[in-house]
Amino acid sequence: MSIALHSCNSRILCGGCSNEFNKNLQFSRFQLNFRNRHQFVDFTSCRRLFAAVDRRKSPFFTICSAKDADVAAFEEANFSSEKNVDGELTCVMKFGGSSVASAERMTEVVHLILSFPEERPIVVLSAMGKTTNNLLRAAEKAVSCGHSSVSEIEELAFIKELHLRTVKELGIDNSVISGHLEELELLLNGIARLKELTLRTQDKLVSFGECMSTRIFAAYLNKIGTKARQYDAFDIGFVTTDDFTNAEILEATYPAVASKLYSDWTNDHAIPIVTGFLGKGCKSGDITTLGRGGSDLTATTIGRALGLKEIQVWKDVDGVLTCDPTIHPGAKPVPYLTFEEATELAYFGAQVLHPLSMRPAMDASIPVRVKNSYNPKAPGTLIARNRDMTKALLTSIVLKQNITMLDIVSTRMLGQFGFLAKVFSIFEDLGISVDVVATSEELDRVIEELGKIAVVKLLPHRSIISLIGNIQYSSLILEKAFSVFRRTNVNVQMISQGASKVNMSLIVNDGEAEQCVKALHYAFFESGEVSDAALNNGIVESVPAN
Ligand SMILES: Nc1ncnc2c1ncn2[C@@H]1O[C@H](COP(=O)(O)OP(=O)(O)O)[C@@H](O)[C@H]1O
Ligand SMILES: N[C@@H](CC(=O)OP(=O)(O)O)C(=O)O
Repeated sequence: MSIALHSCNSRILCGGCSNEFNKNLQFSRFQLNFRNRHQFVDFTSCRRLFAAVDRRKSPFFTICSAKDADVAAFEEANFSSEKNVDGELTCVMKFGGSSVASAERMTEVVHLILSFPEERPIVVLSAMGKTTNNLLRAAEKAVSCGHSSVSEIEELAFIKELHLRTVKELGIDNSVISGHLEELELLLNGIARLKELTLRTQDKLVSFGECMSTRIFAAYLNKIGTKARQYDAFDIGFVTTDDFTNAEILEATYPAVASKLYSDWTNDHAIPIVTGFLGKGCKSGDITTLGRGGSDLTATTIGRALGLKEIQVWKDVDGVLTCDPTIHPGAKPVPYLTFEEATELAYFGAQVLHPLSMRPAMDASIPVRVKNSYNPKAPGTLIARNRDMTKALLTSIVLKQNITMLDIVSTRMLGQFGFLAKVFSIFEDLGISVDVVATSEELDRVIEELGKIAVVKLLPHRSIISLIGNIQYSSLILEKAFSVFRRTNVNVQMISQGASKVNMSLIVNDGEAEQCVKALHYAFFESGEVSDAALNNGIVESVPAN
Protein backbone atom coordinates (compact mmCIF):
# COMPACT_ATOMS: atom_id res chain seq x y z
CA MET A 1 0.00 0.00 0.00
CA SER A 2 1.35 3.42 -0.71
CA ILE A 3 0.86 6.59 1.22
CA ALA A 4 0.91 9.98 -0.42
CA LEU A 5 1.53 13.15 1.49
CA HIS A 6 1.32 16.57 0.04
CA SER A 7 2.16 19.98 1.29
CA CYS A 8 0.27 22.90 -0.08
CA ASN A 9 -0.04 26.28 1.60
CA SER A 10 0.42 24.96 5.08
CA ARG A 11 -1.70 21.86 4.58
CA ILE A 12 -0.55 18.32 4.73
CA LEU A 13 -2.70 15.88 2.88
CA CYS A 14 -2.45 12.26 3.56
CA GLY A 15 -3.87 9.81 1.05
CA GLY A 16 -4.81 6.23 1.83
CA CYS A 17 -4.08 6.78 5.50
CA SER A 18 -5.18 4.68 8.35
CA ASN A 19 -6.79 6.47 11.28
CA GLU A 20 -3.54 6.16 13.08
CA PHE A 21 -1.98 8.56 10.62
CA ASN A 22 -4.82 10.95 10.80
CA LYS A 23 -4.21 11.23 14.51
CA ASN A 24 -0.70 12.39 13.79
CA LEU A 25 -1.74 14.81 11.15
CA GLN A 26 -2.42 17.78 13.36
CA PHE A 27 1.11 17.57 14.67
CA SER A 28 2.75 16.84 11.36
CA ARG A 29 0.95 19.75 9.71
CA PHE A 30 3.34 22.12 11.44
CA GLN A 31 6.37 20.03 11.05
CA LEU A 32 6.14 19.09 7.44
CA ASN A 33 4.80 22.00 5.54
CA PHE A 34 7.92 23.89 4.69
CA ARG A 35 9.59 21.74 2.11
CA ASN A 36 8.52 22.07 -1.46
CA ARG A 37 9.94 18.72 -2.53
CA HIS A 38 7.73 15.86 -3.53
CA GLN A 39 8.30 12.18 -3.17
CA PHE A 40 6.28 9.00 -2.75
CA VAL A 41 6.90 6.89 0.32
CA ASP A 42 5.50 3.52 1.16
CA PHE A 43 3.42 2.74 4.20
CA THR A 44 6.32 1.60 6.34
CA SER A 45 8.46 4.63 5.60
CA CYS A 46 5.53 6.85 6.34
CA ARG A 47 4.99 5.15 9.68
CA ARG A 48 8.67 5.58 10.50
CA LEU A 49 8.50 9.17 9.43
CA PHE A 50 5.71 9.97 11.83
CA ALA A 51 7.36 8.01 14.62
CA ALA A 52 10.44 10.13 14.13
CA VAL A 53 8.32 13.26 14.07
CA ASP A 54 6.94 12.29 17.44
CA ARG A 55 10.27 11.35 18.95
CA ARG A 56 12.23 14.38 17.90
CA LYS A 57 9.51 16.98 18.19
CA SER A 58 11.42 19.14 15.76
CA PRO A 59 11.97 17.27 12.55
CA PHE A 60 12.17 18.33 8.96
CA PHE A 61 11.21 15.83 6.37
CA THR A 62 10.68 15.65 2.69
CA ILE A 63 7.10 16.28 1.78
CA CYS A 64 5.57 13.66 -0.40
CA SER A 65 2.97 14.06 -3.02
CA ALA A 66 0.44 12.13 -5.01
CA LYS A 67 -0.69 13.15 -8.48
CA ASP A 68 -2.53 16.47 -8.42
CA ALA A 69 -5.89 14.86 -9.15
CA ASP A 70 -5.48 12.36 -6.31
CA VAL A 71 -4.46 15.10 -3.95
CA ALA A 72 -7.39 17.29 -4.90
CA ALA A 73 -9.85 14.43 -4.45
CA PHE A 74 -8.29 13.45 -1.17
CA GLU A 75 -8.29 17.04 0.05
CA GLU A 76 -11.95 17.43 -0.79
CA ALA A 77 -12.85 14.21 0.98
CA ASN A 78 -10.80 14.67 4.10
CA PHE A 79 -9.73 18.20 4.78
CA SER A 80 -12.13 20.61 3.17
CA SER A 81 -13.23 21.83 6.59
CA GLU A 82 -9.66 22.21 7.85
CA LYS A 83 -8.24 24.57 5.30
CA ASN A 84 -7.35 27.40 7.64
CA VAL A 85 -6.24 25.91 10.84
CA ASP A 86 -6.46 28.45 13.63
CA GLY A 87 -3.18 29.43 15.12
CA GLU A 88 -0.74 28.74 12.31
CA LEU A 89 1.98 31.28 11.65
CA THR A 90 0.94 33.11 8.50
CA CYS A 91 3.49 35.67 7.35
CA VAL A 92 6.73 37.53 8.05
CA MET A 93 6.60 41.23 8.83
CA LYS A 94 9.96 42.95 8.66
CA PHE A 95 10.36 46.49 9.97
CA GLY A 96 13.46 48.47 9.03
CA GLY A 97 15.38 50.92 11.17
CA SER A 98 13.21 53.89 10.26
CA SER A 99 10.07 52.00 11.34
CA VAL A 100 11.40 51.36 14.85
CA ALA A 101 13.46 54.52 15.33
CA SER A 102 11.80 55.67 18.58
CA ALA A 103 9.31 54.68 21.28
CA GLU A 104 6.59 56.42 19.30
CA ARG A 105 7.44 54.53 16.12
CA MET A 106 7.59 51.22 18.00
CA THR A 107 4.14 51.85 19.46
CA GLU A 108 2.77 52.61 16.00
CA VAL A 109 4.31 49.43 14.62
CA VAL A 110 2.81 47.38 17.45
CA HIS A 111 -0.61 48.81 16.62
CA LEU A 112 -0.03 48.15 12.97
CA ILE A 113 0.76 44.49 13.65
CA LEU A 114 -2.28 44.14 15.90
CA SER A 115 -4.47 45.75 13.25
CA PHE A 116 -4.17 42.52 11.25
CA PRO A 117 -5.91 40.10 13.62
CA GLU A 118 -6.14 37.50 10.87
CA GLU A 119 -2.35 37.35 10.64
CA ARG A 120 -0.07 35.52 13.03
CA PRO A 121 3.24 37.03 11.97
CA ILE A 122 6.86 36.39 12.67
CA VAL A 123 8.35 39.84 13.20
CA VAL A 124 11.86 40.68 12.02
CA LEU A 125 13.41 43.95 13.20
CA SER A 126 16.42 46.02 12.27
CA ALA A 127 18.35 48.18 14.70
CA MET A 128 16.66 51.41 15.82
CA GLY A 129 17.07 54.32 13.37
CA LYS A 130 20.69 54.89 12.44
CA THR A 131 22.09 52.73 15.23
CA THR A 132 24.16 50.53 12.89
CA ASN A 133 25.88 53.59 11.38
CA ASN A 134 26.47 55.01 14.85
CA LEU A 135 27.98 51.74 16.08
CA LEU A 136 30.32 51.68 13.10
CA ARG A 137 31.38 55.28 13.69
CA ALA A 138 31.88 54.64 17.39
CA ALA A 139 34.14 51.70 16.55
CA GLU A 140 36.20 53.80 14.11
CA LYS A 141 36.68 56.42 16.80
CA ALA A 142 37.54 53.80 19.42
CA VAL A 143 40.43 52.60 17.25
CA SER A 144 42.10 55.99 17.44
CA CYS A 145 40.87 57.65 20.62
CA GLY A 146 42.53 55.63 23.40
CA HIS A 147 40.57 53.56 25.90
CA SER A 148 40.23 56.28 28.51
CA SER A 149 38.15 58.36 26.10
CA VAL A 150 35.71 55.65 24.96
CA SER A 151 32.95 56.87 27.25
CA GLU A 152 33.22 60.27 25.56
CA ILE A 153 32.50 58.95 22.08
CA GLU A 154 29.51 60.95 20.91
CA GLU A 155 27.89 58.06 19.01
CA LEU A 156 28.09 55.77 22.05
CA ALA A 157 26.39 58.41 24.16
CA PHE A 158 23.73 58.79 21.48
CA ILE A 159 23.07 55.03 21.29
CA LYS A 160 22.80 54.78 25.08
CA GLU A 161 20.52 57.77 25.34
CA LEU A 162 18.23 56.57 22.51
CA HIS A 163 17.78 53.08 23.91
CA LEU A 164 17.37 54.15 27.54
CA ARG A 165 14.91 56.87 26.58
CA THR A 166 12.90 54.40 24.46
CA VAL A 167 12.74 51.88 27.28
CA LYS A 168 11.63 54.61 29.68
CA GLU A 169 8.98 56.01 27.34
CA LEU A 170 7.58 52.54 26.72
CA GLY A 171 7.47 51.87 30.48
CA ILE A 172 9.73 48.82 30.34
CA ASP A 173 12.41 47.81 32.78
CA ASN A 174 15.95 48.97 31.91
CA SER A 175 17.21 45.48 32.52
CA VAL A 176 16.09 44.33 29.03
CA ILE A 177 19.04 46.22 27.55
CA SER A 178 21.31 47.43 30.36
CA GLY A 179 23.52 44.33 30.13
CA HIS A 180 23.92 44.88 26.39
CA LEU A 181 24.84 48.54 26.84
CA GLU A 182 27.51 47.61 29.39
CA GLU A 183 28.88 44.87 27.16
CA LEU A 184 28.93 47.27 24.21
CA GLU A 185 31.05 49.76 26.12
CA LEU A 186 33.41 47.00 27.23
CA LEU A 187 33.81 45.89 23.62
CA LEU A 188 34.58 49.44 22.49
CA ASN A 189 37.15 49.63 25.30
CA GLY A 190 38.73 46.44 23.99
CA ILE A 191 38.89 47.90 20.47
CA ALA A 192 40.45 51.08 21.86
CA ARG A 193 43.11 49.11 23.77
CA LEU A 194 44.00 46.97 20.77
CA LYS A 195 43.77 49.95 18.39
CA GLU A 196 42.39 47.52 15.88
CA LEU A 197 38.97 46.63 14.49
CA THR A 198 38.78 43.26 12.74
CA LEU A 199 35.74 42.42 10.59
CA ARG A 200 34.83 39.74 13.14
CA THR A 201 34.79 42.29 15.97
CA GLN A 202 32.89 44.74 13.79
CA ASP A 203 30.09 42.19 13.29
CA LYS A 204 29.92 41.46 17.00
CA LEU A 205 29.73 45.18 17.63
CA VAL A 206 26.93 46.01 15.18
CA SER A 207 24.89 43.03 16.41
CA PHE A 208 24.09 45.05 19.55
CA GLY A 209 21.71 47.20 17.49
CA GLU A 210 19.34 44.37 16.50
CA CYS A 211 19.79 42.54 19.80
CA MET A 212 18.54 45.61 21.68
CA SER A 213 15.71 46.71 19.35
CA THR A 214 14.12 43.23 19.40
CA ARG A 215 14.39 42.94 23.19
CA ILE A 216 12.72 46.29 23.70
CA PHE A 217 9.97 45.49 21.19
CA ALA A 218 9.20 42.05 22.62
CA ALA A 219 9.16 43.44 26.17
CA TYR A 220 6.71 46.15 25.12
CA LEU A 221 4.38 43.64 23.46
CA ASN A 222 4.43 41.51 26.59
CA LYS A 223 3.81 44.57 28.72
CA ILE A 224 0.62 45.42 26.82
CA GLY A 225 -0.58 41.83 27.11
CA THR A 226 0.38 40.41 23.71
CA LYS A 227 2.64 37.42 24.19
CA ALA A 228 5.94 37.81 22.34
CA ARG A 229 9.25 35.94 22.40
CA GLN A 230 12.59 37.48 21.40
CA TYR A 231 15.08 35.51 19.28
CA ASP A 232 18.68 36.23 18.33
CA ALA A 233 18.97 34.88 14.77
CA PHE A 234 22.44 33.45 15.55
CA ASP A 235 20.90 31.27 18.25
CA ILE A 236 18.03 29.80 16.23
CA GLY A 237 19.88 28.27 13.32
CA PHE A 238 20.93 31.11 11.01
CA VAL A 239 24.15 29.48 9.86
CA THR A 240 26.38 31.43 7.49
CA THR A 241 29.78 31.43 5.87
CA ASP A 242 32.50 33.07 7.94
CA ASP A 243 32.69 36.08 5.61
CA PHE A 244 32.30 38.66 8.32
CA THR A 245 30.33 41.78 7.31
CA ASN A 246 29.03 40.01 4.21
CA ALA A 247 28.18 36.46 5.20
CA GLU A 248 26.14 34.11 3.05
CA ILE A 249 23.28 32.09 4.49
CA LEU A 250 23.81 28.33 4.28
CA GLU A 251 21.10 25.78 3.38
CA ALA A 252 21.17 24.23 6.85
CA THR A 253 19.53 27.42 8.07
CA TYR A 254 16.12 26.58 6.59
CA PRO A 255 15.27 23.39 8.45
CA ALA A 256 16.90 24.57 11.66
CA VAL A 257 15.03 27.87 11.78
CA ALA A 258 11.71 26.27 10.80
CA SER A 259 12.10 23.59 13.39
CA LYS A 260 12.91 26.00 16.21
CA LEU A 261 10.24 28.57 15.42
CA TYR A 262 7.51 26.00 14.75
CA SER A 263 8.13 23.90 17.81
CA ASP A 264 8.22 26.95 20.11
CA TRP A 265 5.07 28.32 18.50
CA THR A 266 3.29 24.99 18.77
CA ASN A 267 4.08 24.79 22.47
CA ASP A 268 3.19 28.38 23.22
CA HIS A 269 1.69 30.94 20.83
CA ALA A 270 3.96 33.93 21.45
CA ILE A 271 4.77 36.25 18.51
CA PRO A 272 8.38 35.56 17.51
CA ILE A 273 10.47 38.76 17.35
CA VAL A 274 13.69 37.96 15.47
CA THR A 275 16.85 40.03 15.01
CA GLY A 276 17.39 40.89 11.35
CA PHE A 277 20.81 41.03 9.67
CA LEU A 278 22.63 38.53 11.95
CA GLY A 279 23.88 34.97 11.67
CA LYS A 280 26.46 32.58 13.09
CA GLY A 281 29.61 31.63 11.18
CA CYS A 282 29.58 27.90 10.47
CA LYS A 283 33.26 27.36 11.35
CA SER A 284 33.97 30.13 13.81
CA GLY A 285 30.67 30.00 15.70
CA ASP A 286 30.94 33.81 15.93
CA ILE A 287 28.29 36.38 15.07
CA THR A 288 28.23 37.36 11.39
CA THR A 289 26.22 39.97 9.47
CA LEU A 290 24.55 39.62 6.08
CA GLY A 291 25.68 42.92 4.54
CA ARG A 292 24.04 46.32 4.98
CA GLY A 293 20.28 46.15 4.77
CA GLY A 294 20.49 42.42 5.50
CA SER A 295 17.29 42.27 7.57
CA ASP A 296 15.29 41.99 4.33
CA LEU A 297 17.20 38.78 3.67
CA THR A 298 16.49 37.51 7.20
CA ALA A 299 12.79 38.04 6.51
CA THR A 300 12.71 36.19 3.20
CA THR A 301 14.83 33.37 4.65
CA ILE A 302 12.31 32.86 7.43
CA GLY A 303 9.47 33.05 4.90
CA ARG A 304 11.03 30.28 2.84
CA ALA A 305 12.01 28.20 5.86
CA LEU A 306 8.44 28.11 7.12
CA GLY A 307 6.72 28.13 3.74
CA LEU A 308 4.62 31.14 4.75
CA LYS A 309 2.10 32.73 2.43
CA GLU A 310 3.57 36.24 2.34
CA ILE A 311 6.65 38.22 3.32
CA GLN A 312 6.06 41.87 4.14
CA VAL A 313 8.88 44.40 4.31
CA TRP A 314 7.77 47.62 5.94
CA LYS A 315 9.80 50.72 5.03
CA ASP A 316 9.48 54.50 5.17
CA VAL A 317 8.33 54.83 1.53
CA ASP A 318 5.14 53.79 -0.29
CA GLY A 319 6.81 50.72 -1.79
CA VAL A 320 9.48 50.39 -4.46
CA LEU A 321 9.43 53.68 -6.35
CA THR A 322 10.17 54.69 -9.93
CA CYS A 323 13.46 56.19 -8.70
CA ASP A 324 15.21 57.12 -5.47
CA PRO A 325 12.95 59.74 -3.85
CA THR A 326 15.97 61.54 -2.42
CA ILE A 327 17.10 62.24 -5.99
CA HIS A 328 13.69 63.07 -7.37
CA PRO A 329 10.74 63.71 -5.05
CA GLY A 330 8.33 63.00 -7.93
CA ALA A 331 9.14 59.27 -7.70
CA LYS A 332 5.97 57.15 -7.80
CA PRO A 333 5.22 53.72 -6.33
CA VAL A 334 5.56 50.73 -8.64
CA PRO A 335 2.53 48.49 -7.97
CA TYR A 336 3.96 45.20 -9.27
CA LEU A 337 7.44 43.81 -9.82
CA THR A 338 8.85 40.42 -10.67
CA PHE A 339 11.52 38.89 -8.42
CA GLU A 340 13.96 39.40 -11.27
CA GLU A 341 13.19 43.11 -11.59
CA ALA A 342 13.44 43.62 -7.83
CA THR A 343 16.77 41.80 -7.75
CA GLU A 344 18.24 43.89 -10.57
CA LEU A 345 16.99 47.05 -8.99
CA ALA A 346 18.60 46.19 -5.67
CA TYR A 347 21.79 44.90 -7.24
CA PHE A 348 22.25 48.08 -9.25
CA GLY A 349 21.97 50.22 -6.16
CA ALA A 350 18.36 50.92 -5.14
CA GLN A 351 18.79 51.03 -1.39
CA VAL A 352 15.22 49.92 -0.79
CA LEU A 353 15.96 46.15 -0.87
CA HIS A 354 18.95 43.96 -0.02
CA PRO A 355 20.35 42.60 -3.32
CA LEU A 356 20.14 38.94 -2.25
CA SER A 357 16.84 39.17 -0.44
CA MET A 358 14.65 38.00 -3.32
CA ARG A 359 16.42 34.65 -3.68
CA PRO A 360 14.68 32.70 -0.88
CA ALA A 361 11.29 34.16 -1.79
CA MET A 362 11.84 33.27 -5.43
CA ASP A 363 12.94 29.72 -4.56
CA ALA A 364 9.77 29.13 -2.58
CA SER A 365 7.52 31.32 -4.77
CA ILE A 366 6.42 33.43 -1.83
CA PRO A 367 5.18 36.93 -2.71
CA VAL A 368 7.00 39.86 -1.10
CA ARG A 369 5.03 43.00 -0.31
CA VAL A 370 6.90 46.28 0.25
CA LYS A 371 4.79 48.59 2.42
CA ASN A 372 5.09 51.91 4.20
CA SER A 373 4.87 51.75 8.00
CA TYR A 374 4.22 55.52 8.04
CA ASN A 375 1.34 55.11 5.57
CA PRO A 376 -0.05 51.58 5.96
CA LYS A 377 -3.07 52.30 3.75
CA ALA A 378 -0.90 52.77 0.66
CA PRO A 379 -1.05 49.59 -1.43
CA GLY A 380 2.75 49.26 -1.69
CA THR A 381 4.55 47.03 -4.17
CA LEU A 382 3.81 43.38 -4.71
CA ILE A 383 6.82 41.35 -5.87
CA ALA A 384 6.05 37.94 -7.32
CA ARG A 385 7.30 35.43 -9.88
CA ASN A 386 5.25 36.82 -12.75
CA ARG A 387 3.31 39.89 -13.63
CA ASP A 388 1.54 41.11 -16.72
CA MET A 389 4.44 42.39 -18.82
CA THR A 390 2.32 43.31 -21.84
CA LYS A 391 1.66 46.71 -20.27
CA ALA A 392 5.13 47.22 -18.84
CA LEU A 393 7.69 49.45 -20.47
CA LEU A 394 9.96 51.08 -17.91
CA THR A 395 9.62 50.16 -14.24
CA SER A 396 12.27 52.07 -12.38
CA ILE A 397 15.43 54.14 -12.82
CA VAL A 398 18.35 53.34 -10.53
CA LEU A 399 21.45 55.42 -9.97
CA LYS A 400 24.77 54.19 -8.61
CA GLN A 401 27.24 57.02 -8.15
CA ASN A 402 30.96 57.35 -7.56
CA ILE A 403 31.95 54.50 -9.84
CA THR A 404 35.44 54.13 -11.27
CA MET A 405 35.55 52.86 -14.82
CA LEU A 406 38.59 50.96 -16.10
CA ASP A 407 39.56 51.33 -19.74
CA ILE A 408 41.65 48.29 -20.63
CA VAL A 409 43.44 48.34 -24.01
CA SER A 410 45.49 45.32 -25.03
CA THR A 411 49.18 45.91 -25.60
CA ARG A 412 49.37 42.72 -27.63
CA MET A 413 48.72 42.52 -31.35
CA LEU A 414 45.22 43.42 -32.44
CA GLY A 415 42.98 40.38 -32.61
CA GLN A 416 45.14 38.24 -30.39
CA PHE A 417 42.89 35.65 -28.84
CA GLY A 418 42.73 34.98 -25.14
CA PHE A 419 43.01 38.61 -24.10
CA LEU A 420 39.62 38.84 -22.43
CA ALA A 421 40.12 35.44 -20.83
CA LYS A 422 43.34 36.75 -19.31
CA VAL A 423 41.63 39.90 -18.06
CA PHE A 424 38.92 37.90 -16.34
CA SER A 425 41.38 35.40 -14.93
CA ILE A 426 43.21 38.27 -13.21
CA PHE A 427 39.99 39.22 -11.46
CA GLU A 428 39.39 35.57 -10.63
CA ASP A 429 42.90 35.03 -9.23
CA LEU A 430 42.50 38.07 -7.02
CA GLY A 431 39.07 36.85 -5.90
CA ILE A 432 37.46 40.12 -6.96
CA SER A 433 34.11 40.56 -8.65
CA VAL A 434 34.46 42.41 -11.98
CA ASP A 435 31.75 44.96 -11.35
CA VAL A 436 32.14 45.38 -7.62
CA VAL A 437 35.69 46.34 -6.76
CA ALA A 438 34.94 47.69 -3.33
CA THR A 439 38.17 49.11 -1.93
CA SER A 440 41.02 51.16 -3.34
CA GLU A 441 43.51 48.44 -2.29
CA GLU A 442 41.62 45.96 -4.46
CA LEU A 443 41.71 48.42 -7.32
CA ASP A 444 45.48 48.92 -6.95
CA ARG A 445 46.06 45.17 -7.14
CA VAL A 446 43.84 44.83 -10.21
CA ILE A 447 45.60 47.70 -12.00
CA GLU A 448 49.04 46.30 -11.19
CA GLU A 449 48.17 42.89 -12.66
CA LEU A 450 46.29 44.26 -15.67
CA GLY A 451 49.20 46.62 -16.35
CA LYS A 452 51.29 43.57 -17.28
CA ILE A 453 49.11 42.83 -20.33
CA ALA A 454 47.32 46.08 -21.14
CA VAL A 455 47.29 49.83 -20.96
CA VAL A 456 44.89 50.63 -18.16
CA LYS A 457 43.20 53.98 -17.87
CA LEU A 458 41.29 54.88 -14.70
CA LEU A 459 38.15 56.91 -15.25
CA PRO A 460 36.85 57.95 -11.82
CA HIS A 461 33.71 59.89 -10.87
CA ARG A 462 31.32 58.01 -13.11
CA SER A 463 27.72 56.92 -12.48
CA ILE A 464 25.72 53.94 -13.67
CA ILE A 465 22.14 54.69 -14.60
CA SER A 466 20.17 51.44 -14.79
CA LEU A 467 16.89 51.32 -16.64
CA ILE A 468 14.84 48.47 -15.22
CA GLY A 469 12.04 47.53 -17.53
CA ASN A 470 10.74 45.34 -20.30
CA ILE A 471 13.71 44.58 -22.52
CA GLN A 472 11.30 43.30 -25.14
CA TYR A 473 10.85 46.99 -25.89
CA SER A 474 14.53 47.85 -25.54
CA SER A 475 14.68 49.84 -28.78
CA LEU A 476 11.81 52.04 -27.70
CA ILE A 477 13.30 52.51 -24.22
CA LEU A 478 16.71 53.36 -25.64
CA GLU A 479 15.28 55.68 -28.29
CA LYS A 480 13.50 57.66 -25.58
CA ALA A 481 16.45 57.55 -23.21
CA PHE A 482 18.87 58.78 -25.86
CA SER A 483 16.59 61.59 -26.90
CA VAL A 484 16.69 62.68 -23.25
CA PHE A 485 20.50 62.46 -23.21
CA ARG A 486 20.68 64.45 -26.44
CA ARG A 487 18.33 67.14 -25.11
CA THR A 488 20.29 67.43 -21.88
CA ASN A 489 23.59 67.44 -23.78
CA VAL A 490 24.97 64.40 -21.98
CA ASN A 491 27.29 61.92 -23.64
CA VAL A 492 26.75 58.32 -22.64
CA GLN A 493 30.15 56.66 -22.22
CA MET A 494 29.13 53.03 -22.14
CA ILE A 495 25.98 51.01 -22.50
CA SER A 496 25.37 47.44 -21.45
CA GLN A 497 22.31 45.31 -21.81
CA GLY A 498 23.87 42.14 -20.47
CA ALA A 499 22.15 38.82 -20.11
CA SER A 500 19.44 40.20 -17.87
CA LYS A 501 15.99 40.40 -19.34
CA VAL A 502 15.11 43.47 -17.37
CA ASN A 503 18.02 45.87 -17.17
CA MET A 504 19.98 48.25 -19.40
CA SER A 505 22.86 50.20 -17.87
CA LEU A 506 24.40 53.43 -19.09
CA ILE A 507 27.47 55.23 -17.80
CA VAL A 508 27.67 59.02 -17.52
CA ASN A 509 29.77 61.48 -15.52
CA ASP A 510 28.89 61.79 -11.82
CA GLY A 511 28.23 65.50 -12.19
CA GLU A 512 25.52 64.91 -14.82
CA ALA A 513 23.89 61.84 -13.33
CA GLU A 514 21.18 63.26 -11.06
CA GLN A 515 20.03 65.71 -13.70
CA CYS A 516 19.82 62.77 -16.17
CA VAL A 517 17.73 60.69 -13.76
CA LYS A 518 15.30 63.57 -13.27
CA ALA A 519 15.00 64.15 -17.02
CA LEU A 520 14.57 60.43 -17.71
CA HIS A 521 11.95 60.20 -14.99
CA TYR A 522 10.06 63.10 -16.48
CA ALA A 523 10.16 61.56 -19.96
CA PHE A 524 9.11 58.07 -18.91
CA PHE A 525 6.76 58.66 -15.98
CA GLU A 526 5.50 62.21 -16.00
CA SER A 527 5.22 63.70 -19.47
CA GLY A 528 3.02 61.12 -21.14
CA GLU A 529 5.32 61.22 -24.16
CA VAL A 530 6.31 57.59 -23.80
CA SER A 531 2.69 56.53 -23.66
CA ASP A 532 2.02 58.32 -26.96
CA ALA A 533 5.04 56.83 -28.61
CA ALA A 534 4.20 53.45 -27.22
CA LEU A 535 0.65 53.66 -28.49
CA ASN A 536 1.92 54.60 -31.93
CA ASN A 537 4.08 51.53 -31.81
CA GLY A 538 1.16 49.37 -30.90
CA ILE A 539 2.20 48.86 -27.31
CA VAL A 540 1.05 50.39 -24.13
CA GLU A 541 2.14 52.73 -21.42
CA SER A 542 5.00 53.03 -19.03
CA VAL A 543 4.36 51.69 -15.52
CA PRO A 544 3.12 52.58 -13.00
CA ALA A 545 -0.25 53.53 -14.37
CA ASN A 546 -1.34 55.57 -11.32
N1 LIG B 1 13.65 52.92 -6.02
C1 LIG B 1 13.47 53.17 -4.73
N2 LIG B 1 12.28 52.97 -4.17
C2 LIG B 1 12.07 53.19 -2.86
N3 LIG B 1 13.02 53.65 -2.02
C3 LIG B 1 14.24 53.88 -2.51
C4 LIG B 1 14.53 53.64 -3.89
N4 LIG B 1 15.84 53.94 -4.09
C5 LIG B 1 16.34 54.33 -2.91
N5 LIG B 1 15.39 54.30 -1.94
C6 LIG B 1 15.61 54.65 -0.52
O1 LIG B 1 15.45 53.49 0.27
C7 LIG B 1 14.92 53.86 1.53
C8 LIG B 1 14.24 52.66 2.16
O2 LIG B 1 15.17 51.63 2.36
P1 LIG B 1 15.87 51.40 3.78
O3 LIG B 1 16.48 52.66 4.29
O4 LIG B 1 16.74 50.21 3.72
O5 LIG B 1 14.58 51.09 4.63
P2 LIG B 1 14.47 50.39 6.02
O6 LIG B 1 15.63 50.84 6.85
O7 LIG B 1 13.16 50.89 6.52
O8 LIG B 1 14.47 48.93 5.72
C9 LIG B 1 13.96 54.98 1.20
O9 LIG B 1 13.80 55.85 2.29
C10 LIG B 1 14.59 55.66 0.00
O10 LIG B 1 15.28 56.81 0.37
N1 LIG C 1 20.70 47.47 10.75
C1 LIG C 1 21.30 46.93 9.58
C2 LIG C 1 20.40 45.92 8.89
C3 LIG C 1 19.21 46.44 8.17
O1 LIG C 1 18.60 45.73 7.39
O2 LIG C 1 18.82 47.70 8.41
P1 LIG C 1 17.57 48.47 7.63
O3 LIG C 1 16.41 47.50 7.54
O4 LIG C 1 17.25 49.63 8.52
O5 LIG C 1 18.05 48.87 6.27
C4 LIG C 1 21.75 48.01 8.63
O6 LIG C 1 21.58 49.18 8.96
O7 LIG C 1 22.32 47.70 7.61
